[in-house]
Amino acid sequence: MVPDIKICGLKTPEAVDRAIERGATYIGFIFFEKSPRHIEPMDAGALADRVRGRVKIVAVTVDADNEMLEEIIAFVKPDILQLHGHESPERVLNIKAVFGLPVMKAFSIRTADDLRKLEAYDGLADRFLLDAKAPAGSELPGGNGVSFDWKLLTALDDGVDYMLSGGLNKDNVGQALSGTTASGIDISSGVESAPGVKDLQMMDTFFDAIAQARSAEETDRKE
Ligand SMILES: O=C(O)c1ccccc1N[C@@H]1O[C@H](COP(=O)(O)O)[C@@H](O)[C@H]1O
Repeated sequence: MVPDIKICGLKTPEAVDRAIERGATYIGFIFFEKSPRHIEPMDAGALADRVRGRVKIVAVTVDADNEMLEEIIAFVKPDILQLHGHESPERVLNIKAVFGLPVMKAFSIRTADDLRKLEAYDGLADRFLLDAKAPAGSELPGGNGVSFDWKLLTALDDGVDYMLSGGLNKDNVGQALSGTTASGIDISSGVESAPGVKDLQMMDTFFDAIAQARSAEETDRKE
């Protein structure tokens, strides 16, 4: 299966274009003021309008209220909402009912117990996103460039569909693709030269690493 590739935290037309040219199937905009990747809904809407229909557009929010979601949705018209906070199963249901958009619920993973939290959202969230728990002192629930122990994922039931994020980069994406059952991968700080600054060369190198991993997988399959 070819996994989805999401490049998150985009803020410029150049970075959006390069992500799509190189094969991103999802792009994410961050609406969280404490993040160096925060973008105003109107600016994200302009970027989204340039590429709408060519890629799935994800609005990333953290415990946003309905007023904020309304504003983001009005400007950006996202294909999917990524809920990266402590949204309860009831809140996920409520957001889906009010806004009629698919929801990707993010979970912070450090231990096997953290994976049990997914159960309460089964059948409610349209997709799961598994990210590492934020390091102590970080104000960001995501975008910290840290990974969790992917070996924990072997405890997940076979049918659980998830996108993998947290600390992905050119050096570990091959292992993420071959060593997990993730149906998608999601990267933000691993293609940045400074917090919030996407680096086109690093994006190229990341996509090259994916291509290399896929070609190695294809060779293995034929042998
Ligand atoms: O990137 C952020 O600043 C951010 C802020 C608030 C919520 C989520 C955020 N990013 C998400 O974090 C992961 C991966 O980040 P990284 O590759 O480890 O830097 C990704 O899902 C982003 O959507």
